Amino acid sequence: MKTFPYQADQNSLAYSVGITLDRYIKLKQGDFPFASGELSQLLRDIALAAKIVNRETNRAGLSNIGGAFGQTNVQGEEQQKLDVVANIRFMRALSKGGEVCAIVSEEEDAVIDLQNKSGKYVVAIDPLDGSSNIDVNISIGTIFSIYRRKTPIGSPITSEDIMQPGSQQVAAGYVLYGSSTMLVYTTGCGVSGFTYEASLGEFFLSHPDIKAPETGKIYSINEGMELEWQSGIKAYVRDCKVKKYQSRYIGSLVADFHRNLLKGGIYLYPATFSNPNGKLRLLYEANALAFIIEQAGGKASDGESRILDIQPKALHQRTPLLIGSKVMVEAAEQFMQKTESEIHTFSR
Ligand SMILES: O=P(O)(O)OC[C@H]1O[C@](O)(COP(=O)(O)O)[C@@H](O)[C@@H]1O
Ligand SMILES: [Mg+2]
Ligand SMILES: [Mg+2]
Repeated sequence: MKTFPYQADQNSLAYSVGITLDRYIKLKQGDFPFASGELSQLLRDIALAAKIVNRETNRAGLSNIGGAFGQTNVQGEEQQKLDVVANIRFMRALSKGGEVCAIVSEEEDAVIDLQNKSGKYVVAIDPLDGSSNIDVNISIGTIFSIYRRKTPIGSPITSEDIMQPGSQQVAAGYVLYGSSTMLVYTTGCGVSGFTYEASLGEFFLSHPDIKAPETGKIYSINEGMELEWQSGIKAYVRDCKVKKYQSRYIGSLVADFHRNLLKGGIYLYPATFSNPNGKLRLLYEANALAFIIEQAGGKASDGESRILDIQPKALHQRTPLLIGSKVMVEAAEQFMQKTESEIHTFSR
């Protein structure tokens, strides 16, 4: 009697393309002997909200949720209606799910304390990433970081629970609403990607155990800011051009990151004279992607320090970000550490 190949080995089942996200989460829970299922449930809650936001993004042009919301967020940025819709959808899923005690969101000035006496986890989230691309049908995303609270369950939330360095993340991921919708995440045991099959309402494993190529030929940076870059960044980008690397910049962090994760490349959003700390936010943009890229064998820094080692001091603090293939990020760091005169000698 022939047996179906996959039955043979439970462990390989987890990596067989086509397995559903729910089943994969259940199987991977086995990797954590003390797991009690709360984190698994939280990941499922996030996936559910992602399906709803996916539906909203797909029909943004048809419904009246395109365009500006008419308010600015704590960053002083004009909120898009979809920023607000996505924020509400994730807030609802995270609070109803019951596993979360506090949320940090790009769209909320302060920490959302869910007053949940049994909630073990803190979530930092960028509900809608790439807002400038919403109305022009270009890929956008969601970014999330998950931490275990530090103070005893049921006690008041303190800054100790919120201001944790990225190295304390227990899970992180992003959703990419693009030509296909994908969810990519890590719990510290590698990175896997799932593609959404809307007709079945399921995410299926499509990219098991993603590894970032050691190096690549793609660099992603907003060249419109060149006049504001420090000389090390100018020299690095010039070196990329000398080496005939491809310039690719979508303007949605999740989409630029995802491409470079799969193909090899570097994304840079450096400090500029007008934004001395760069533009991207440490708690709900940089930390999550840094955890993923390191789990995939790549690197993330602010040009000097490892992103995951940065101790947060403010909810919406920004950080310069160099992220992607290890060899390329190290090369960019070396250019940033070169002195003006060294750069002058180099670029002659
Ligand atoms: O327009 P710029 O300055 O190049 O900035 C683009 C960057 O800003 C962002 O849109 C910031 O994220 P939000 O859209 O979540 O605010 C990133 O996705 C993107 O990489
Ligand atoms: Mg963002
Ligand atoms: Mg955003």
